[in-house]
This record gives sequence, structure tokens and C-alpha cells, in this order.
Amino acid sequence: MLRSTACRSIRVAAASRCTTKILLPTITTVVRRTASTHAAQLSHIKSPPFLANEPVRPFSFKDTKDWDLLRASLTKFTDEGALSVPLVINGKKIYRDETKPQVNPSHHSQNLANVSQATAEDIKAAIEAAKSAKAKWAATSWTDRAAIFLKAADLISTKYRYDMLAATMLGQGKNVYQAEIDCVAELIDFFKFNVKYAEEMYGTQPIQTAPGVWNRAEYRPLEGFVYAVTPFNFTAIAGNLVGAPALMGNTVVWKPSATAALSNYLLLTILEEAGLPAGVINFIPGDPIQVTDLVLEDPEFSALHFTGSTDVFKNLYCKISNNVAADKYRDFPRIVGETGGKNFHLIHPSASINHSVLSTLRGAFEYQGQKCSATSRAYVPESIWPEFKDQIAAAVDTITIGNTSDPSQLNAFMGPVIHQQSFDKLKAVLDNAKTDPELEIITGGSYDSTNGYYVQPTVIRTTNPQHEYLTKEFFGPILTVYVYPDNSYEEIMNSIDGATKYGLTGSVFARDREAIRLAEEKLRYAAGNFYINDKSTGAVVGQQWFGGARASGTNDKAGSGNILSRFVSVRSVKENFYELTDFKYPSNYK
Ligand SMILES: NC(=O)c1ccc[n+]([C@@H]2O[C@H](COP(=O)([O-])OP(=O)(O)OC[C@H]3O[C@@H](n4cnc5c(N)ncnc54)[C@H](O)[C@@H]3O)[C@@H](O)[C@H]2O)c1
Ligand SMILES: N[C@@H](CCC=O)C(=O)O
Repeated sequence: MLRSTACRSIRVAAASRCTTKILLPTITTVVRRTASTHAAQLSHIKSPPFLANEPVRPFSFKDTKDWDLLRASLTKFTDEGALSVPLVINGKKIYRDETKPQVNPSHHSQNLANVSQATAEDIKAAIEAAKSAKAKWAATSWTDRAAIFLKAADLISTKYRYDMLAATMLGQGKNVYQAEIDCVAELIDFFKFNVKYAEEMYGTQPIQTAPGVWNRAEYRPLEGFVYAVTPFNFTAIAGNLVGAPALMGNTVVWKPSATAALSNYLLLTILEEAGLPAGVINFIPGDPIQVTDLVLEDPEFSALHFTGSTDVFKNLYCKISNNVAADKYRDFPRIVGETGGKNFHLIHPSASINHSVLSTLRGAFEYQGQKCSATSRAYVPESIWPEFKDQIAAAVDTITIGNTSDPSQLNAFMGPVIHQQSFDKLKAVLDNAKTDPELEIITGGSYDSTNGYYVQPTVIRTTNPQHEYLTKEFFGPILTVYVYPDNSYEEIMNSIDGATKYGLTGSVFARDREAIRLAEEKLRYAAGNFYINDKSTGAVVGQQWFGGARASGTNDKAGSGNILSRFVSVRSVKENFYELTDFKYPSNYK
């Protein structure tokens, strides 16, 4: 039983990859030789000259080739029942008897994968593998490290595009467009732009020197290993959480989300095919607390790279701090975390109503509101509220909801929420809205988990600007609106700024320039990503560097070069060409 599922897992994960076995050893050999012989540097190598983001394929219904290939991949993942997802430690696939199912949230009786769960010994082995692989990987030339990520980006863009889409659509409940912007475009962009940013970083050198001296900066990987804890909602984010530190010469212990294990494992196999050496990224799905506690015990733990909810991040921050206080670590570990949000749209009376309605709908309900950047509160002036309300209610009523991975429903705008726990939480939020006197459901309010975890897109109006529905992250398709008097535009910004603990994303919609200027100034700390006449979601790598402060994280800006600086420890090197002839300084002479 175990053997047959294991075989099937390898076969599907590597389906149509007849080149895997040929490519892997070749590239690995190149890397090893470079590392062990310190190859001569014979040119100042530049990364390939690209600056454009990966184009997002539209998947219009006329474009039958893309659809056909996608349908074939969807079928490949589902036609023979659940796949087996192993642990990957030091390049070895390990299948465990204890597995956890990853179901299709659109159709929860469909088990997509049996995900092996790491034992305590596996976790320790993954840590040891990361440590053992470190010296060789850190000594691998930047060109070779970069080439692996550039090649992986190319494989995702071509050979594995449809497999990545299928795994993300099936496992994480995305429609094809949402999957395309995530596990194809954004992921490729992270890998390619990070190479560009790394090149810029390595080229940044001290600008002053004294006669007879050469000052240099060396961007050392961190001395220990990096622990990456990744969320379910973006395959690209998982890729960046492991990829950014690895590119800079670090080795990684990766704890994926249980509800993204399938796409995440496929991504790891692509990185391996691109030449990632064994032990550089070790994949250990398992009990999050057990994995974390064992990893954080290790004296060589050097950095946490986390994306997920604020409470989990706080918990990890606290454990690390306690361990620092207990002198457990060699280093002060770097802590990088991007977390939750309660993101706003502020509509000014001068705004285009139609544009702000449509942008709010997209921001709130695309991917079922399961983006950290999702618009979950809107502030609308009294004068335009009647029209805004009619328009948004009418538009929301036309939203199609369905099983976005079923070839007959691929064009649905919305799919399911991720799991039972999320469904139950959102159901309680909607039920409560039906009885709370400060809340009125404008549209939506229903849910159904008979087949999948479906929650209807819902707009709720509150009369209380401090209401919990304007402050708490629900992470689902629920938008709360507060209607403010037109003459309180400036005062309402105090509420927007102060109501929540978060500071992730936010938007102002206005045609009046002064209104835009005022919002940009007054809401300076309310959002790390601030949009003017655009929705609060959809940051693009290299264009809108992403992240927020306050309870939304450490704001190290994924999609910028800044994030890479968290995974290096700079050494300053001064080389002196003069030899001393005397110990005295001029002032020491009479
Ligand atoms: N700011 C950003 O860039 C960003 C991006 C994506 C998602 N998010 C946030 O992520 C959340 C949704 O993602 P999620 O549901 O995967 O988040 P989550 O916090 O439930 O899980 C994130 C990761 O932490 C692990 N985890 C959970 N409990 C843990 C514990 N006690 N100890 C150690 N690890 C633990 C999970 O297994 C998973 O791998 C939302 O709050 C969203 O706003 C933020
Ligand atoms: N880049 C995405 C990040 C979403 C996080 O979950 C956005 O900006 O919407």
C-alpha cells in the first residue's frame, strides 16, 4: 500500500519530466565542483537583462490551448485518487505511516494528497541536513545559486505552468486567474527579481577609502540555518519564504501549511530539477507546534521567515525571545514575519462611484477575501452611500461561485474558503451579524458546506465606527461598511488609523487632489501599502514592495531587495597596502 502510493507520488510529481534524471546530476556536479575548487573568477558576471514581470495569461474562453493544457493537468492530479506527499530531508523522499489528508476545499470528500507527517527524529534530521549542507552551499558561487532559481522560474513558466496551476487550484481553492497571478507570475517574479536584487546587493560596496586601502563588504549568509513557516494562501509566498534565504547562501528547514502541501511539494521538486542540491531546503510537513519547538531549540537557529496570522507570529516571536533570554542561541536570530490585516477603502465624495464599487468588490471578494491585503472595511460618505449600496449589492449578486477546479465551472469568480475551521468561523460571523443591532446585512449572509466550504460574498453595514467587524481580521469574503457624514472626511481618518492594530494595506478613492493629499498624509502609518484610486490587493513584485508594520508584521518588504538583507550578515573587510615604518603618529614628535 505504502509502496504503491509512494510510486504514484513520484510518478505524478515528476509526470512528463523525462529530463529530470538527466538534468539533476549534471547541475549538481557543476555546483559541487565549483564549491570544492573555488573556481577562478574570470568575468564580472551580470544576471540576465530582464526587468519585466512575468505576463499573466488571461485564460479567456477563446484561448483553448491554455484551457486544454490546464484541464489535462487537473485530471492528472485527480484521476487516480490521493497522491502521497513525502518529507524531503537531505534530498531524500521519506514516506511516513502517519499522514494527514489535504482535501479539495471545493469538494471536501475528494482527498488530494496524503501528506507524510514528520516525527521528532525527522525534524532533528532536517535540522542536521540543513546544517551539513550549509558550508558547501554557502561556498557555491552566486552565479550557480542564481542559475538554479532562474531555471526554476523558467520551468514554472513553461513545463510546469499547468501543473502548478492545477495543484494550487485544487488544493487552495483558487480560480485560474487567481492561481495564475500567484503560483506562476508572482512566484517567477520573486525568483527572478531576487536574483537582480542580490546582484545589486553584492555590488553595493563602501564608497570611501583612504590612500593605500581597499575597503570591501562581504554579504555572508547567516551562520546557522533558516526556519521558514509558510501560509496556505499564496504558493508564491511559500516560494519566496524559502527561496530568498536560500538564494543568499542559507540552508532552510521548511514547514509548509497543511492546506498547501501539494503545490508546495511540487515547487520543491521543480527546484530540485533546476539543480537545488540536497539539504539546501528540507521539507517537513507536520504538527506545527512540535516542528517549531524542536527547531527553535537548536543553538544554530539563525532566522525565522514567517508569513501567516498575527497571533501565530506573536507566539513564535515570544518563544524565540525566551530562548534568547535563556542564552540558547549563538546569534540573535533574525525575525521576519508578514502577518494579518484589516485593510480599508476610504471613499471620498468626489470619487467615481462605479470605479470605487468595482474596485471594492474585487478587493473584498477575489479569492474569497483570503488575501492578507483583502479589503475588509470600507468608509463611504453619506451623500453617495445610496448609489454605492445599490451598485455594490447589484454587482455582488452577479458573482458566480463554484468549484473552481471542476473543468465545467472553471470560470467561476469565487471558490470555497480553505477549510472547515475557516468555514465555521465565518459562519459564526454571519450568524452574529443577523442579530447584532449595530449591524445590517446589505447583501449575502448565507453559507453552505454540503460539498465544499462555500461562503457567500457579504456586505455588512455597521453604525459603530469602533465595531469589532471593522477591527478584527476574518479572512473571508466579508466586507464591513461604515457610512460617514461628508463633512467628517478628515475625522474618519482618525477612526481608520486607530480602530485596528493592523497596518497592512489601504486605499483612498477620490478625484479631488486635496482629498488625496490629506489621506496620504494622515494615513501614513495606517498602511504599509497605500493605494490611490486602486484596490487594496494585488501588489506586484518589483512594483509595489509588500508588507505592513504595526500588528501586520516586520515590514521587510517582500518583492524588494530589502528582504534579502535580512538573510545576510555583512562582513567589512579592510585591506591595507602600506607597511608601517614607525609606530609614532606625527603628533608624537616634538
Ligand atoms: N502580510 C502578508 O504578507 C501575508 C501574506 C499572506 C497571508 N498572511 C496572513 O496569513 C494568515 C492566513 O494564512 P494561514 O491561515 O496559513 O495562517 P496561519 O497563521 O494559520 O498559518 C501559517 C503557518 O503557521 C503554521 N502554524 C500555525 N500555528 C502554529 C503554531 N502554533 N506554531 C507554529 N506554527 C504554526 C501553519 O501550519 C502555517 O504553516 C492571515 O492572517 C493573513 O493575513 C499575511
Ligand atoms: N501580493 C498580494 C499579497 C497577498 C497576501 O496574502 C497582494 O498584494 O494582494
